[in-house]
Amino acid sequence: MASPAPTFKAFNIALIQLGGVTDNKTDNLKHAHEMILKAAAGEGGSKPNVIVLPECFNSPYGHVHFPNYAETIAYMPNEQYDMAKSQSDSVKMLSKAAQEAGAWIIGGSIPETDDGKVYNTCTVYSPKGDLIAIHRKLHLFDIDIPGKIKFKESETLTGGNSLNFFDTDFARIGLGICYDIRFPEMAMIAARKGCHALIYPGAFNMTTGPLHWELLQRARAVDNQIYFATCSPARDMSASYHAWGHSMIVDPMGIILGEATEEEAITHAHIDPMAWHEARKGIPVTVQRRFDVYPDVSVE
Ligand SMILES: NC(=O)CCC(=O)C(=O)O
Repeated sequence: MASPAPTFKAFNIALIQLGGVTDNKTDNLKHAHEMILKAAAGEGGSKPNVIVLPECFNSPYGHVHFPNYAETIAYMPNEQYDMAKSQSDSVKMLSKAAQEAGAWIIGGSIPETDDGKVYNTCTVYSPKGDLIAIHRKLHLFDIDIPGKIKFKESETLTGGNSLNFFDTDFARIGLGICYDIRFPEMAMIAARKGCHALIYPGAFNMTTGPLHWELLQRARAVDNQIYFATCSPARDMSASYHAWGHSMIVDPMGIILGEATEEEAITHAHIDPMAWHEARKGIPVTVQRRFDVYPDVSVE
């Protein structure tokens, strides 16, 4: 059983659609750090409580790159993470940036190595800089649409094996990464465990992006009457993978509160608990489910 969720209070979010990711990790971390501080200063919006980075923000996106860029994080759930002993440059940068920003950071994702395996991992930091949660992408992006796109993360990556959320003093936030959005059970379980918002760093492509990126987010938001946000890299036509961009935040009625184009941008939005309460009061599906006919997939 999940512990009771915190009371949902208003908060501000900033999605950093990061551009200029190169094959130089040091440069990528420096640029991400600068952009976090820009977002934290409220550039283009309000000062955020939560700052989000894209999937694979410290390395080019591609299965051949993941093992070369992978870092050891050594996070143990339910144990205090010792930042002084961290071997991960990305984790150390994000921890420092969270303290400087005075905000929660959902650190997109980075390739992580553990026990000879490589994962696509999202790390989360409190405003004090503590690493308080991770999510390893559960569903690997293995697709083959002839003539359009073929991608096989499982060539080098292993899928995670847990569903993950974390509590702040204003909301319970669930985590996923990109392709995870296609598996509605994951979002459904998170929502029924009390998540008010789901945040998925992601990098859809030029074939499925125009068709499914917005559709899936709005569907997950409306199905579960929650806020749903994604954060993509900016599109770089000189890279081997062309990200769709369009980082987005959707409210529980499916209304898009903010959306980037394909360029580098910081998208701000205000998350209002009233919209969450009103959606659930007006369309009371959360109390109309027929668990006498079909099972509640969120029950452990
Ligand atoms: N990085 C990803 O998981 C991409 C997922 C994607 O593009 C899709 O269509 O799904």
